[in-house]
Amino acid sequence: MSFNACDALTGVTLNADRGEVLAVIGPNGAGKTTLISIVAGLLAPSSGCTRVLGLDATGESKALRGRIGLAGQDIAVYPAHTVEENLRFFGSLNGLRRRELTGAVEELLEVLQLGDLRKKRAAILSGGQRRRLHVGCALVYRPDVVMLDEPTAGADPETRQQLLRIVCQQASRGSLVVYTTHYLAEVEELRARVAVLAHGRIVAEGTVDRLIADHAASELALRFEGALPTVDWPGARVLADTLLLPTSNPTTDIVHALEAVAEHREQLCGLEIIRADLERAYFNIVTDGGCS
Ligand SMILES: Nc1ncnc2c1ncn2[C@@H]1O[C@H](COP(=O)(O)OP(=O)(O)OP(=O)(O)O)[C@@H](O)[C@H]1O
Repeated sequence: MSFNACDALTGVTLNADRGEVLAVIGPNGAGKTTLISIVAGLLAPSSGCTRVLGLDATGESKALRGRIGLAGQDIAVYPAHTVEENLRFFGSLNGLRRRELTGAVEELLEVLQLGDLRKKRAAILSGGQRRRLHVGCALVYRPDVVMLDEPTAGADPETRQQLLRIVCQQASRGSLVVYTTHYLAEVEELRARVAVLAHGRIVAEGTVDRLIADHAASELALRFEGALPTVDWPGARVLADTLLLPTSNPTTDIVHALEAVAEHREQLCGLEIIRADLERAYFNIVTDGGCS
């Protein structure tokens, strides 16, 4: 995908199935929103094709209407309409009628904890409340594919938990959820399959566990008072007053680490296991281009 001869996405191939959460992560400008916009049929790729539910996302976008729910990065609700009117509008626009529409709206008002605000105009909602409504408008017609571009940006911890619960619920009902975020703890919590984008390319893909196993090591952090000992330990590094020792088996290696610094035991004032996590793997992936 090119904008004014600059490539925003190059050679991206991604497959995802209904019932799963695919988290697309990557630095600012990596191409996440561009990718989502192409899948949603809002942008036509300069070359290649995108098939969604067996249909061409660009050429057959009309047939896909109502089957794809998109909550983009910018909040798009009608400020002069109430919370309930917004949900009803997006539901009916995408084919829901009467009982089905009422059922879907009531369910979302409850799940999104917007019930008490149903008669309030969207204009007077707080930022987090408005974001919940924005996500609700993409879900109300129960689409098969749900795309959420940074749905938790600016949300408080409670709102974030609600939104994560909804994402899991959508996937368990059989929708494919494509989710972008800069909060990697959310991706771990969702146990999502992950695609890491950098400079418009997929540089890593897999489950959270796979990415951590392939791209991050746990470390033993040994903090000293005074001079740090020199140890014979592959990949050992120093950070201020702390010696960091990579390990694939922290509980066993603690014993070896203590043996390695035995002569400096008196100066040892702290020992901590820093577990490998997605954030660590992510940094390694985006700084070395995905090579483990
Ligand atoms: N309409 C456009 N015209 C020109 N360039 C664009 C346009 N939309 C996006 N780009 C460029 O494409 C690249 C990818 O942008 P995109 O918004 O997809 O990134 P992103 O990964 O979603 O970033 P962020 O995390 O900051 O939201 C950027 O370099 C951006 O400047």
